[in-house]
Amino acid sequence: MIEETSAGIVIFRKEDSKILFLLLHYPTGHWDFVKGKMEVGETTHQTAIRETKEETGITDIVFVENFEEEIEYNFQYQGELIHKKVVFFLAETRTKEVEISHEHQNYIWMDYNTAMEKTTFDNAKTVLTRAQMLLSKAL
Ligand SMILES: Nc1ncnc2c1ncn2[C@@H]1O[C@H](COP(=O)(O)OP(=O)(O)OP(=O)(O)OP(=O)(O)OC[C@H]2O[C@@H](n3cnc4c(N)ncnc43)[C@H](O)[C@@H]2O)[C@@H](O)[C@H]1O
Repeated sequence: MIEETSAGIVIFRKEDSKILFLLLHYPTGHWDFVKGKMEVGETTHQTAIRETKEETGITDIVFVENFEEEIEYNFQYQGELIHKKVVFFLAETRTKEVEISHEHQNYIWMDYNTAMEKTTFDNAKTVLTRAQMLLSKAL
């Protein structure tokens, strides 16, 4: 089994009194947060910032302290079984227009309830719920 680690960010922005979360449509069909594989020598924060810039063009991110959630899953890629860990942070942006890269098919900003329906995998829904709980205490 091949071990992989990715890092990403649950990105949100405020619109009027609402918090909107950013989801990307991955080419394999799922809707998920911004993330990508770690490169040699990077910290998880550095990977998350780099992938956010590459995949969305967003650079004005402000991290929310005390949020770091890890999920794990297995999948097949080119005949190999991959065990992947993904670390997610939480951060705010003021950017509304997203410039998605060739690695994704679409993006959407959604409030918590609609994002919970749109997010494909249960482990990502758990991350989203933890983000929402922290934000509803902090904001
Ligand atoms: N192992 C590999 N080695 C080298 N290059 C690779 C590679 N895998 C993909 N690539 C290529 O590298 C590029 C992406 O690089 P990155 O952008 O760096 O990678 P990533 O977002 O972390 O993941 P990726 O999009 O690959 O897959 P994901 O885990 O979401 O989704 C992967 C599978 O897991 C499933 N999945 C995703 N999230 C899940 C979750 N939360 N729970 C359970 N299953 C999940 C998906 O349905 C899908 O089947 C792609 O262009 C791709 O062609």
